[in-house]
Amino acid sequence: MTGSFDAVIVGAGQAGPPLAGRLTAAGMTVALIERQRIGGTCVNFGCTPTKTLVASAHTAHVVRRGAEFGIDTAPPQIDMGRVRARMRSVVASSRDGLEAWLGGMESLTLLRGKARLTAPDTVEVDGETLTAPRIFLNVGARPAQPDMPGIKGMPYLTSTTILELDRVPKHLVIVGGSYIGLEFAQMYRRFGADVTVVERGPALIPREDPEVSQAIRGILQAEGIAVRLDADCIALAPSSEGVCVHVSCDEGVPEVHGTDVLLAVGRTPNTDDLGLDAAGLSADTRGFIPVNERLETAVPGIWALGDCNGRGAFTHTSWNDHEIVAANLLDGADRKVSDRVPGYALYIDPPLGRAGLTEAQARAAGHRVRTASRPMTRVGRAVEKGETQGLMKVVVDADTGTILGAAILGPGGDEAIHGVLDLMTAGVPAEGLAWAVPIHPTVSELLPTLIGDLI
Ligand SMILES: Cc1cc2nc3c(=O)[nH]c(=O)nc-3n(C[C@H](O)[C@H](O)[C@H](O)COP(=O)(O)OP(=O)(O)OC[C@H]3O[C@@H](n4cnc5c(N)ncnc54)[C@H](O)[C@@H]3O)c2cc1C
Ligand SMILES: NC(=O)c1ccc[n+]([C@@H]2O[C@H](COP(=O)([O-])OP(=O)(O)OC[C@H]3O[C@@H](n4cnc5c(N)ncnc54)[C@H](O)[C@@H]3O)[C@@H](O)[C@H]2O)c1
Repeated sequence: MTGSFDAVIVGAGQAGPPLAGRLTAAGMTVALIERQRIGGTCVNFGCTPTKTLVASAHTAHVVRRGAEFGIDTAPPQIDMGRVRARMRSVVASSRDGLEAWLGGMESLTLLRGKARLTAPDTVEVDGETLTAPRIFLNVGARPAQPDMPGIKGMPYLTSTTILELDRVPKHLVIVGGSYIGLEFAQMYRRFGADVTVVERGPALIPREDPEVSQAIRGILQAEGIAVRLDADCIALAPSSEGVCVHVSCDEGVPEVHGTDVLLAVGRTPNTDDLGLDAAGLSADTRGFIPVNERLETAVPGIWALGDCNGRGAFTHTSWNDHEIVAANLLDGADRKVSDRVPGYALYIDPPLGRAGLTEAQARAAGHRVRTASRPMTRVGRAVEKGETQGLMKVVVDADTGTILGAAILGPGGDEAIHGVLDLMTAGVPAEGLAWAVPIHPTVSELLPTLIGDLI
């Protein structure tokens, strides 16, 4: 069968479905192809399932801490079967909602199968040939499987397969101390596992400023999570317990024995089997499809959106990619990737909310910076809640007064950071906060105070 459309979209993750919505609403015929599950990583294997698990783990933690607040409770009993059932139900309802939305789009053809480019305007899906003058690649990424010694034949977990567990590992060893590694580390510790995080770099979540990553390490260690940094020459081997992870660190024994190992060492773009060369495209050395500021590839009529273009690795950046492309194509706009202010959160508890540049990034970019910070022990709301770990920090350009970035590691940090993110997006300089009247008692109320120290 052959079909001709105004647009073909490969991948129904975060950018594909809303782009299909914009294009069909503009009167185009669109084919959307998905080889696995509608909603892609975030809905099925990423944000949604992990944040439901984080919520269960948080509940266990609160129950354990009951006595501190004058509430006597029994130690929590973790029923991973029910924890997983709750996760599955939230995921299914999110995916169902998305499928219903797509089902209601007139002039959308949804195809299930694996797509492959065969020419700059042609895609093949399980023997069907689709042509279109516009092709949008939203193929996402999958857990990286590093070529580490001993990995062949060793059973290991990934961020996807760990979601299927209905048991709590006795000792979970996590290789990789960044977003995925740390969110699972704290969650499984709270479910009752012994947890060791093995990170190759000199710090956890190494992109952050040192005081932020040190505070995160402190939070995790205080809950009994073991952390091994500077772990060189990581290798896996079977052991009587289950798995032995060889680590060669400056400190500590050279191997860690666990019952299970989770590899959380980044993600690989799904571009290797996409037929890029047949369309005249090639991926870069890390597998990303190179794009310009408007997310156009080197081949006219082909765009790459979301995790596969290497310009973002979050749900909101993938979603924003569709907004950029749709605005430029349909609204006559000239929107660019560089217009967006980077923001993200790390969902440990308390969460880290981040906006813009770290201090190190700001200095590296040539800014003369001023910074102000305050530990959560000096934030009233955090003290009242008994959640005084962490800190907040803002980075301002000393010459222009522009807010360059901020970090809020503390209660509600993922929400409170939007106060800064929104100001930065609106282009309001730091002094714009001078007369703000923040609500008391909140974590956010300290932002004007911090910024006041700098203007
Ligand atoms: C454990 C985990 C937790 C995360 N938590 C967060 C979070 O809290 N917040 C956040 O912002 N981000 C989070 N992320 C990242 C987020 O999930 C991704 O950035 C986001 O899903 C990227 O969206 P995308 O549309 O680019 O790709 P995807 O969501 O991966 O969608 C791509 C789709 O394309 C399909 N596809 C690929 N190749 C083909 C082909 N040849 N033919 C047909 N279909 C194809 C895939 O099956 C997939 O459905 C998390 C990721 C993980 C793994
Ligand atoms: N809260 C969120 O928004 C969220 C949550 C989970 C995942 N994600 C997304 O998923 C993506 C993948 O996350 P991730 O944590 O797997 O990757 P990452 O790229 O953020 O970090 C990988 C970590 O593994 C370490 N590492 C790499 N190879 C190693 C090795 N051989 N041994 C030991 N350590 C090694 C790196 O130094 C790094 O710290 C991220 O880009 C992130 O955007 C986001």
